[in-house]
Amino acid sequence: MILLFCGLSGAGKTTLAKSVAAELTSLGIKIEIIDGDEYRAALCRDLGFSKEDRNENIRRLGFVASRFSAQGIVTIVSAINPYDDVRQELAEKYDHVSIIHVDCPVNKLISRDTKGLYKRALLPDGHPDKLPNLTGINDRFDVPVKPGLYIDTCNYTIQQSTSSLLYYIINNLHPVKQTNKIPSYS
Ligand SMILES: Nc1ncnc2c1ncn2[C@@H]1O[C@H](COP(=O)(O)OS(=O)(=O)O)[C@@H](OP(=O)(O)O)[C@H]1O
Ligand SMILES: Nc1ncnc2c1ncn2[C@@H]1O[C@H](COP(=O)(O)OP(=O)(O)O)[C@@H](O)[C@H]1O
Repeated sequence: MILLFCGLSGAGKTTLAKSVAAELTSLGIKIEIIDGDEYRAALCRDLGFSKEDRNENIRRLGFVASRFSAQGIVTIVSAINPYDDVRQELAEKYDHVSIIHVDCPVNKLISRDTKGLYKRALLPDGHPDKLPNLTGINDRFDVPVKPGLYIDTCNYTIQQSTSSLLYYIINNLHPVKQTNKIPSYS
């Protein structure tokens, strides 16, 4: 199963991916997190934040996710994933894809601003430190119309958000397809 997170920077994607991973691991369920920030530092170093580059980023993460998922590993793609077209593309291309909207109003994110990105995006035009293309400020985010799960991280605690995600995963687990029979030597 592939959980395709989408949500603005600071909405809680990484926090929830890690907390649900800890819960699943304690239940003996295998989980892999494919984190946008980490993969941008490794597999996707050539990509920026244009629409084309973001979609290419998501396609690469989706491909890697499909390999883990095919082995029966619950796989979270934790990225902003702002565009509906590429989300739908992956949902059609791979089995058992769920879109999970991790949501928080932008005003709250501006006050959280854990990485200082919002402050930089809100600088006046022409300022040398201004960050262009920050999703939710000066770049588009397509709100998913019918996500598999909606998580409101503004009005619910980390524990409550983790529980709703855990419940969703457990209720949607798929058994791994066995293509080869185990040989019998008796
Ligand atoms: N302009 C701009 N817009 C959005 N994000 C920016 C930008 N510049 C840098 N960052 C940092 O990159 C992280 C987002 O990478 P993603 O791979 O998740 O983005 S995307 O899905 O391809 O849109 C994002 O990580 P998160 O904060 O964890 O979401 C930021 O740390
Ligand atoms: N319900 C919640 N779920 C997730 N994070 C929350 C929640 N409430 C507050 N937070 C805080 O919001 C911040 C989210 O940061 P992070 O997980 O790095 O976001 P993202 O990966 O989406 O950029 C963290 O500081 C976290 O403690």
